[in-house]
Amino acid sequence: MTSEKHVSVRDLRKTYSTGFTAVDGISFDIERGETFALLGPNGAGKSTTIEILEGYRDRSGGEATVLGVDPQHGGLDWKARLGIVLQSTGESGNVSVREQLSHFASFYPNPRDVDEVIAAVGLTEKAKSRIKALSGGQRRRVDVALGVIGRPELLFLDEPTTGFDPEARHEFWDLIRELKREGTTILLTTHYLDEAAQLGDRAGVIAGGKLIDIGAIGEIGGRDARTPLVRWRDSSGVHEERTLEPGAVVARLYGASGGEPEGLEVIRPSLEDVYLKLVAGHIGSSAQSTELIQEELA
Ligand SMILES: Nc1ncnc2c1ncn2[C@@H]1O[C@H](COP(=O)(O)OP(=O)(O)OP(=O)(O)O)[C@@H](O)[C@H]1O
Repeated sequence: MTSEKHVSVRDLRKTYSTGFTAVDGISFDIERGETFALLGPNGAGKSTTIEILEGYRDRSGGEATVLGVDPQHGGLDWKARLGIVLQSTGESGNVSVREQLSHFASFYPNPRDVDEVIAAVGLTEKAKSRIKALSGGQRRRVDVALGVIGRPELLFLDEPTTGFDPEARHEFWDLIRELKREGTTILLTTHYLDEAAQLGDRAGVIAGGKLIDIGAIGEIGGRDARTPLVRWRDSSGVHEERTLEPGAVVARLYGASGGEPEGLEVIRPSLEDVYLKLVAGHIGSSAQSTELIQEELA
C-alpha cells in the first residue's frame, strides 16, 4: 500500500495575542487509516494544535496540510470530509437527539444512518429526549455521534470520553475500532492512557508546546523505560531485577529455589508509567509547564 499523509505538520507554532507561545515548533505526520494519539499534560498545547488542524485557529508559523489542504484555506468540501469532536460540549439545545443528528446528517453528501449512529453511541433509549435534558456523559455521546455522522475520512477527537462511565468508554472504544476497520484516520487527544494504548497506532507526547517523543504506542519512551521488572521474595526480603529477558530470570529463580518463587511478579511498564516518566523528565523547561505537570502528577 502506498502511504498517503492525511495530516502533515512541520515546525508548527502558535503564539496567542497575550504573547504566550502554546505550540513551539512541532512536526508530525499521520498516515491515512492511522490512529494517532496526541498526549500531554494540561496546557501542553494539544487543543491548540488540533484547532489549527481543524481550521478553527490560525497558526503563527510553520506548515500544516490536512487531507491535502492548508487548513487556513479549507472550504466547505474539505470540511465535509472531517469529523470533529471538540473538547467542550456545545450541544445543549431544545431539540431531540434524533432531530439534531438528522439535521447535521443533511449537511453531508454521504451520511451514516442516524439510528445506527444513535445505537452505536448507546443513546437509542434517549433518541427522542431533548439534548438539554441529558446528563453530561450522554451529551458527550451526542458530540461523538455528531462527529461521526458525516462518515468522515479524518476524525478529530479532543478528549472524547470525558464524563463517560466505564461501560460507555468501552462501547466508545468498540465504535472507534469499527471506524478504524472502515479506514477512518483518527487524531485523538486523551488523558486516559489506557484509551490511547487501546486505540492508538502511534502517539506523540507534547509538553510545554514541544514534541518530546513520538513513535509506535508500544515503543514510546524508548527501550529502557519499557524494560520489564521481575519482583520476588525470599527469606532475606523483596528483590527486583530489571531485565529484557524476564523468562530467563524466572527460570533461574526456579532453578535456584526448586519451585515457585514467593510473590513472583513480572511487571511490564504500561503506557501510563512510561508517559509519567517522560513528562516528569521534562519538568524544568519552564516555570509554567512545571507547575502544570506537577498538578497532573499529584
Ligand atoms: N485563546 C487563548 N489565549 C491565550 N492563551 C491560550 C488561549 N487558548 C489556550 N491558551 C493557552 O495555551 C496553552 C495551551 O492550551 P491548550 O488548550 O492547547 O492545551 P491542552 O494541551 O489542550 O490542555 P488540556 O489538556 O488542559 O486540554 C495553555 O497554557 C493555555 O492557557
